[in-house]
Amino acid sequence: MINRVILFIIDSVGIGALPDAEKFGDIGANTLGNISKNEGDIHLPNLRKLGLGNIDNIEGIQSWDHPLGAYGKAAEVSLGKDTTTGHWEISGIHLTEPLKTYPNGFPKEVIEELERQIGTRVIGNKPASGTVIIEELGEEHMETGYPIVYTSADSVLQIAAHEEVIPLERLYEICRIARDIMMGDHAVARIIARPFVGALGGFTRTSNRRDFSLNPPEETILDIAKAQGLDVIGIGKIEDIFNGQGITEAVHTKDNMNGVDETINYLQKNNRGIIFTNLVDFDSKFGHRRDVKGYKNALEEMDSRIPELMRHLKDDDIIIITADHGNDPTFKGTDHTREYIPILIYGKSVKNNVNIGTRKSFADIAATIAELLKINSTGKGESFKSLIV
Ligand SMILES: O=P(O)(O)O[C@H]1O[C@H](CO)[C@@H](O)[C@H]1O
Ligand SMILES: [Mn+2]
Ligand SMILES: [Mn+2]
Repeated sequence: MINRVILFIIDSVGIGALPDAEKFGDIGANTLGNISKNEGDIHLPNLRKLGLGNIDNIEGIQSWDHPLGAYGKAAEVSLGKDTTTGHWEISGIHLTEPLKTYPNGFPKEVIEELERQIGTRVIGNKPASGTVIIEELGEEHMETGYPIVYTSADSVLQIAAHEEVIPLERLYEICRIARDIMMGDHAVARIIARPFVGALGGFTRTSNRRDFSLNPPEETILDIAKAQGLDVIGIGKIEDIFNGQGITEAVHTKDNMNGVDETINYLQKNNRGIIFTNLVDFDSKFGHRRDVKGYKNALEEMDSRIPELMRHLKDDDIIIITADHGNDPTFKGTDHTREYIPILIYGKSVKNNVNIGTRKSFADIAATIAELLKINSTGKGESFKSLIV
């Protein structure tokens, strides 16, 4: 009997382009493989012990002789490569319609309605890197007080403002207004408040970022677990990604190491169900910034905490370490990349050295969790439980 599943997302750690990567402009992307190619061996002994290097056709990571865990990889069915789509699919949803994106900026009627409701103009309105656009438009923003609106390849409308020009509460209010406008035909996955501080030439974003998300369109494994009276604990940005749906308790974190600390904290408590952690720094601090060295160091830093996580697992716990999409820091542009995700499974009851192969959907994870916790599945994905326990 399994008491808890720890679903541990290393945000953006893809392991190679998916067969349909061409549709996304991502042929040749390989987050882990290309970091290793560029930077030399990544020192990940603990993930390797679990079987990371034994995954079919993985590049840049050496195999381990007799891994302690089960291992494999999964393709994404949903037509997207963003965090929301990835996490929703892991939780048992297939999005048949991609979430709305705006590669040429938002339509005039949307911007005009936003300007009307907030009572000022907005500037920007194009896809951009968040750190670049505040350098580009920060001065104009400081002089005029106009919020900076931008997007990316993801389904997002982001609003950047200096904390001393637009107070945080007002920025959040503006985001709520944008959220109301961006429903229906323009239902982007997230409206994101992007506050920053500092002076011209040295602007920095603060941790007061806030996401205003859509509800998942269908029931997820989190909803099903919650309805059965189980605990569903969201650590990091999980609560935002699901707009609180199916979550019984949540804690936000300030960085990767804090995310590991909180996971260990909840492992020591008396709970039953799902502990769902997202470590976002890989994506936001290194992947989008195309910082290859930083990405490698962050991976090694996290790997060094794996033994501690393993030590805190109880006999009836299972940890699933995986990702939500790629974000190859060696690749063109600054966006996510359409990739396979790695899957590593470990626990006292998990068989050693089992290859679960290449799964057709991230939702196989949700189906497996359902079977492990003996709850209904969402009907999407195929369980690999019988292979691993
Ligand atoms: O460049 P920044 O603002 O960090 O944006 C990144 O963060 C957003 C949310 O994950 C995505 O749109 C991505 O492009
Ligand atoms: Mn992500
Ligand atoms: Mn991202």
